[in-house]
Amino acid sequence: MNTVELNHVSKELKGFSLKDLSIKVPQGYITGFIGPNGSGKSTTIHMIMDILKPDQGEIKLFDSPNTEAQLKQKIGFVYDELYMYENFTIKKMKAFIAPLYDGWDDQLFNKYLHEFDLPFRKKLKHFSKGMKMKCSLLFALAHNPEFIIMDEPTAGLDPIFRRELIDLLQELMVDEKRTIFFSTHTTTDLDHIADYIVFINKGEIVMQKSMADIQEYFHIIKGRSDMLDQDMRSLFLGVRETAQGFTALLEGDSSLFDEFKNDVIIEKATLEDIMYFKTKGSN
Ligand SMILES: Nc1ncnc2c1ncn2[C@@H]1O[C@H](COP(=O)(O)OP(=O)(O)OP(=O)(O)O)[C@@H](O)[C@H]1O
Repeated sequence: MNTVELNHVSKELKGFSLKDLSIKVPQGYITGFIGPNGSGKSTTIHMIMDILKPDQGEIKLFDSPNTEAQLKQKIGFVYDELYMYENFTIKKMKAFIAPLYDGWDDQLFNKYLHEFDLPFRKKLKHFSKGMKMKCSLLFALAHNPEFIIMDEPTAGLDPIFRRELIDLLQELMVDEKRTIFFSTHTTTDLDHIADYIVFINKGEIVMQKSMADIQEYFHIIKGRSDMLDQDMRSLFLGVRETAQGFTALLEGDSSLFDEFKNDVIIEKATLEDIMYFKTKGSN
């Protein structure tokens, strides 16, 4: 079962378009949504949340059209910016938001309020960027959502809280029905916790795979420039050459390079390597 499904979704904006996006976010797993600046991550998330309408295609949440208002009960949504009244305090916001959710859990709210070290009676306009992000998380999590969708949740967070957040997301997954989908620039956030990756560039899906497949099939090959003939070059998804030699991304079986094993270095590719070569270092 998929918690989210986008089928052939397109959207035309001024000077930018999302083209024929088909995305599946499987239930019970963490899916990371990656891509360079301006590739369309926020726009896609806004369409999933029905803040923006697609021009074409369909979007389903829990197997229903994403336009059904009742679905919001099951979703915790974290924006990259806090769309809340700057003059409100957390106390006032709680009075406003809690009654909207059947699953609101005061105990859970107080637990995260304490864990995130947030002031209950301070106006939001005096919050730092990281505090605003934590506040957004607090309200997203306090109604025990089945689906957590976040746009850049680690942006503006210090490395300590960032790590705590990643741990928290992992803890939330003990509920087997729960699904998490989040965008990030920081691919290291995903290395340990993501089960699936969706990679978007210039409004198009470039890759959609499980982390297990990515770890098994993507390699970085490093060698001397004189080895890099046309045949070898054609095997790579991207190549970067420097005075020291070449570094290239290979998708597929690295045993192809067994005959060169004394002359090349073969390493597992990181998500950052894949993103780099599939955008900048394209062959
Ligand atoms: N409402 C809008 N009207 C016109 N253009 C828009 C609108 N919203 C976004 N865009 C454009 O769509 C493109 C994709 O933006 P989007 O914010 O979705 O990318 P992103 O992948 O989330 O980027 P970042 O990682 O920098 O946050 C950008 O060129 C942006 O200027």
